Amino acid sequence: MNVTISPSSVAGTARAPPSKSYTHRAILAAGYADGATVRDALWSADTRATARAIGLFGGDVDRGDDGRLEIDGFDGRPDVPADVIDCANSGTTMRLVTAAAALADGTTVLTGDESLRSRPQGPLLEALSDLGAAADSTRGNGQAPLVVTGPLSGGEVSIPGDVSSQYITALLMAGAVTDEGIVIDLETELKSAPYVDITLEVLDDFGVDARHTEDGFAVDGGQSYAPAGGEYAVPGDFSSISYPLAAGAIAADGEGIRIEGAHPSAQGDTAIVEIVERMGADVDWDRESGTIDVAAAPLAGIEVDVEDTPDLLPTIATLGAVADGDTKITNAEHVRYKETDRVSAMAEELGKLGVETTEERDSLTVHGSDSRLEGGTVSGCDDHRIIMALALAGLAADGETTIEGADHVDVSFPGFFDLLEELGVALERRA
Ligand SMILES: O=C(O)C1=C[C@@H](OP(=O)(O)O)[C@@H](O)[C@H](O)C1
Ligand SMILES: C=C(OP(=O)(O)O)C(=O)O
Repeated sequence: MNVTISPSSVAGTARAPPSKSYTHRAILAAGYADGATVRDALWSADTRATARAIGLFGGDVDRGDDGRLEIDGFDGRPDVPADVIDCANSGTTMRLVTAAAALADGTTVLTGDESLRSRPQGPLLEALSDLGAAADSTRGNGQAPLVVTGPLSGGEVSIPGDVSSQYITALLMAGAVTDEGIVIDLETELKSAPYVDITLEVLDDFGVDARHTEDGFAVDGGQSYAPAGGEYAVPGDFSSISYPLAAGAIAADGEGIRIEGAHPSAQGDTAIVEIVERMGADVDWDRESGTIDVAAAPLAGIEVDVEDTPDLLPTIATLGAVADGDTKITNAEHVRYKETDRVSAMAEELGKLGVETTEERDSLTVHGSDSRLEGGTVSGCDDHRIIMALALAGLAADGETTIEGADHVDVSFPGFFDLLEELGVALERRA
């Protein structure tokens, strides 16, 4: 699908979609448990991939009309899957499910789409091998397809922290049901650290104890997963909230827009509220009611460190394109290991719209003042966040912006274009 956006102003109310990160963890935690009900879950291409894995491990995920997931767990160690696990486009699924598969007494094969088959899995494979399983890349390049043979016994392992925090999440979640537990020593500084905090929070909510240590993290073995009251509720997603929030900052009419479902949680991406405010937008976040009101204002470039918040880079780059002055996004090397290399992708696609950027290995500077945001045709790069960020640019461009391959929003925000239309954006979809 191609989507053409006409320059538009926005008004009205947007409901935040449920958090993708919490949903993945809650589905898997319910799988490790005897089962659970997960309320307000995100049902997107990525979370469906995790749900499919639960089915192949001997559990079941049933989605009711009200969006609740009724999950039968595999209760501890998973069965050996009767088929290959297809993680589609989802890095979180591949990392978390690979460690779960290593608990099974047999062999599991995992694969994914072309993008996922190019992302780094080597450090996780090495860690699982050090902890008693056999874990390999079929091509010997540290990328999927992966072949994992358990069972994983546990122990102490060291792993880099600057490639993906999902390795840590994967080991902590699986470690709780090993015999020995897992002690993780970080070889390099942890990036995307708030995602491990989300994991610790979900583990705690499922009655599992895991902790920070001086050198990293640790989880004791022999634990059981069980959420209090058998139910778990997923909070709103602040990476997804970044798009309507930025849309409001860029293009809200006089009244501004309101975002609902924005309660505080462990998500590092709540930083987007302060970033948009620092750029000059008029933002009011009522944490109690979970509402954010945003009104547009002339934006000014700022410096933003995305060490903790890699998924915000595309949104911030677009904000920088409409702002006056330079927006420098630093500490961004790990943003290159996502569905696509998002540092290069944003530089290249914004460039097609007349935006000047300077790219370095770990930073992207967007020269707002030197840019004249024009309409044009851009590639969505088969990456949900690039597509949504480019759609924001289309609101303020001088002319129509066509985004090719826009279907991928289904990965994290299936109703994204419907929401833009509800907010008053003039857009056209073509098959
Ligand atoms: O654990 C998670 O839910 C995620 C962790 C982050 O990845 P990295 O830890 O690989 O940076 C983030 O980019 C991704 O969208 C979701
Ligand atoms: C990088 C992302 O997710 P994942 O790593 O799960 O593919 C994302 O949602 O931006």
